[in-house]
Amino acid sequence: MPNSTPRKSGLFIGLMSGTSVDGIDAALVRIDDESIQLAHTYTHNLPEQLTAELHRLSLSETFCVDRIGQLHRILGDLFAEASLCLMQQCGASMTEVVAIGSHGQTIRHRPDAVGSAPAFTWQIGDAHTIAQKTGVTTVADFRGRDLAAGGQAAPLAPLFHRALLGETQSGVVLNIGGLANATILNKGQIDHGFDTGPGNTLIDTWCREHLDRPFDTDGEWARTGNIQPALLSHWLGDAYFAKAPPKSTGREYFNHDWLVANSASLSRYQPADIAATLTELTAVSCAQGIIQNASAPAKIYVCGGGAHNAFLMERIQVHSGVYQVTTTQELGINPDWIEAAAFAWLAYARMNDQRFDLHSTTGSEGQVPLGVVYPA
Ligand SMILES: Nc1ncnc2c1ncn2[C@@H]1O[C@H](COP(=O)(O)OP(=O)(O)OP(=O)(O)O)[C@@H](O)[C@H]1O
Ligand SMILES: CC(=O)N[C@H]1[C@@H]2OC[C@@H](O2)[C@@H](O)[C@@H]1O[C@H](C)C(=O)O
Repeated sequence: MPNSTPRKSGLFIGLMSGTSVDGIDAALVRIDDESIQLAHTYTHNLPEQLTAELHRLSLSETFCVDRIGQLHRILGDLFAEASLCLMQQCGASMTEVVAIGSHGQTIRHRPDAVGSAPAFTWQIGDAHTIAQKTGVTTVADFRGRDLAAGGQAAPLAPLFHRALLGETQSGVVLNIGGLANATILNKGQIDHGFDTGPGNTLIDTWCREHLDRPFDTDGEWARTGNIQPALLSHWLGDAYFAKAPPKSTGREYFNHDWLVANSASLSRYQPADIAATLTELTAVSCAQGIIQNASAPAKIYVCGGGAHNAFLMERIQVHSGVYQVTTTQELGINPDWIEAAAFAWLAYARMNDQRFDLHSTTGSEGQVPLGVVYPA
């Protein structure tokens, strides 16, 4: 007998707070089996102190369990507020929204077991609180099951990138957030989806330290510097770049300590030269990661905050040769909203009991359901 249960489609909210911890992105997305349309967007600012604390939390070896518990609840409240503000702004009621997909805030990502210590990944932001405060069914904890099935638990957005490009198309989607990840699509199949390495995080760290600014606006500072070839090749010698996919990483690896530990003496260089060389590191590692893993040249659709860095985009094009570099705007979705929209779409998939084969992305085995449902 054919399954007559109607698919759950309509309005979904995606919530994303990424590794840059620059605010909660909330996207209202209309989704059905034929189309994905971004209906409304809203960014909920995080108090500066909280951003600083979350940055520290994601790096610190020791942190008070009580405080992690409190931050879990504080973020749950903020994610709920972000959803409520979004709904209020566009006049959507809680009964119209099918579900919220909340990624949470990653505070640690250790996707590889070390000896007898198991792999783990940890996102906080209490989904019970989100469901309770919004009255909307919430899907969260998207990564845990993939890890349990032997996968890296990241990246997950490649599934959404495939849905965006369509069943038959080829192309590469390159997300440049704090970290960067690439999805290589070959006639509708995901050939590979993996983290290429640092996106903006090292550039941001350097900017905060030397300009007291959160990022290098449009790459203007880096453009004034000179790329230092010896330093660049030293950085590119890191084993992560040579590793074959599946692979994923985080700010617990590519951070200020990495920069210092991997550079004989940064004080030998002008700060602007380091900014230029860090931008080049992101550009080269993204381009090489793609070229080494793609079976044929294709268009590269960039998304994430890095798409605003004009200097970085130029350098990616230089290193990508015949691959034409553009943004996901060409696919009809603003590059700033791809990740939040991805979690709306993953909530849609979960609400319709979809499972995924993520073998070519995270390396997990079997058909994996992504996300846990917290009923309204
Ligand atoms: N105009 C701009 N010029 C240069 N860089 C920019 C600009 N706007 C945003 N960015 C960069 O984009 C970053 C934010 O990107 P995004 O919001 O995609 O990151 P994220 O979602 O936190 O990261 P991730 O994808 O790793 O989880 C900022 O920290 C900054 O480095
Ligand atoms: C563990 C974690 O939060 N990883 C993020 C991070 O930010 C970019 C990159 O590293 C990617 O692997 C992932 O996010 C996106 C949304 C993903 O899973 O596809």
